[in-house]
Amino acid sequence: MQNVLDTIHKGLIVSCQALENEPLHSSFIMGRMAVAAKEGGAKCIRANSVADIIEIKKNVDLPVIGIIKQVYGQNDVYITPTMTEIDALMETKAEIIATDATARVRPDGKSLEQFYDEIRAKYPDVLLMADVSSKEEAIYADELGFDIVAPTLYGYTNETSGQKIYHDDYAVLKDIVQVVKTAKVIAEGNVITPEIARSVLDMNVHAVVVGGAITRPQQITKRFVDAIQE
Ligand SMILES: CC(=O)N[C@H](C=O)[C@@H](O)[C@H](O)[C@H](O)COP(=O)(O)O
Repeated sequence: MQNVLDTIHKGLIVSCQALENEPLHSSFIMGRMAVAAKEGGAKCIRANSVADIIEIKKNVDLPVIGIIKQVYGQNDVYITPTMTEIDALMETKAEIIATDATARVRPDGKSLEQFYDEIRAKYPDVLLMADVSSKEEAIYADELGFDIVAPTLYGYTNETSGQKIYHDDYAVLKDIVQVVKTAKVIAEGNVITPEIARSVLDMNVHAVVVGGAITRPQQITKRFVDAIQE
């Protein structure tokens, strides 16, 4: 268990994800993305869905942070929201499982503590990553016993909409690093340049996740187009 955390220490984790409405939506393509990430030196892959994780694991021997994005009705919690998704991810043998750990009400009405306890009771040894949106949520996830905390959802809740990790001289990340006592802090979300990745690693984080800036060519293209438009 400790080994995986050692393997990813100070390394680059590449998120290989494309939803149904995205141009690269395809498990085959995500598998090849993972190969490219490994060739480039990535230490771990973050991936969404059972099909993508299985395909990625066929292609690379890197550890995987598994999530299942599942929307239930009008509920805002969509990253591994219930035990149904946890059970499915356990079948894939993903080394780490990430879940929404914001203060928002989950689709099944459970509190984060109930959900956490249920996961630990059923799978005591799984490495759990808390995707949070604030310092307060990071403190709570750490106290509950999550192994990893990341500000993945900073900018994606009503309270933080539009915020990005590099705003205010990385205030949210620096705060989280300061208050989290036991869990490893990973930087995730809007790490869009190598310079930002370098900067966050220098802030005493355990590792850094980069997604769209490597694996979503539509985002990369738009950044170029925006830069050349008069
Ligand atoms: C908010 C949300 O749903 N984030 C998702 C979480 O897995 C992914 O869509 C992101 O790509 C990932 O967090 C990496 O971030 P970025 O692509 O910005 O480097």
